[in-house]
Amino acid sequence: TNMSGFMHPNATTTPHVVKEEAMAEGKWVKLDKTTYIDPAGNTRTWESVKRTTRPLNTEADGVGIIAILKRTLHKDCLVMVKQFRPPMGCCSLEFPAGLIDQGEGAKEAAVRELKEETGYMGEVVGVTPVTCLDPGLSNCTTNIVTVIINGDDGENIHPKQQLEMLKKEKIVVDTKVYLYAMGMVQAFFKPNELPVLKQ
Ligand SMILES: Nc1nc(=O)[nH]c2c1ncn2[C@H]1C[C@H](O)[C@@H](COP(=O)(O)OP(=O)(O)O)O1
Repeated sequence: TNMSGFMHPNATTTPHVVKEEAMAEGKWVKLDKTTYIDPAGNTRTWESVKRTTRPLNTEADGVGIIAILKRTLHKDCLVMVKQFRPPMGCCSLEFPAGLIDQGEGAKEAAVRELKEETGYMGEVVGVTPVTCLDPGLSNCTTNIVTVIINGDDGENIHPKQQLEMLKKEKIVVDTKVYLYAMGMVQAFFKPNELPVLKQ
């Protein structure tokens, strides 16, 4: 900034949000117009989607669950869910996930959502820091919680999910699932190389 208070457009500054104005609000999500200062010092606006449900004093909206099913004489499996997702207009293949309820922690939410969505009872073995999901669109955040399922345990022999069963149809794979799979392929087949994507 010079003496008259004018900031050169190329000057670097710490980018920050100035204000948020509600453009539209529903029960579950809202659309804000976010006014911010960009790294060059210019005042700009951004259309930001936010959930209305984030619990007070919580940084994450929800949890994603890496659920590892362990059974004697079986290879370990990752448990995933297929469900109809209205915004996509089709089914998705995702890691089990869900919103954190008021007064709940990430670990409790993960155990509850895993039970609801898959019928399995699991034990939490790890929680990531808060991670963002689509930061160019939304402030939506999640903790990824790793859960071990003892598939030999009586309560996990015939798990009963509370999601509806779906017929075979078009399905879109969630980015987190796809990247996890790519990471596993990379670690297994080319642990010392950077990944190169092939069509
Ligand atoms: N964006 C949403 N629009 C809705 O109309 N309803 C929504 C939205 N997000 C969540 N929900 C509702 C639907 C469920 O009944 C509850 C809980 O969702 P949860 O199961 O925790 O999360 P997902 O499994 O990831 O849908 O909220």
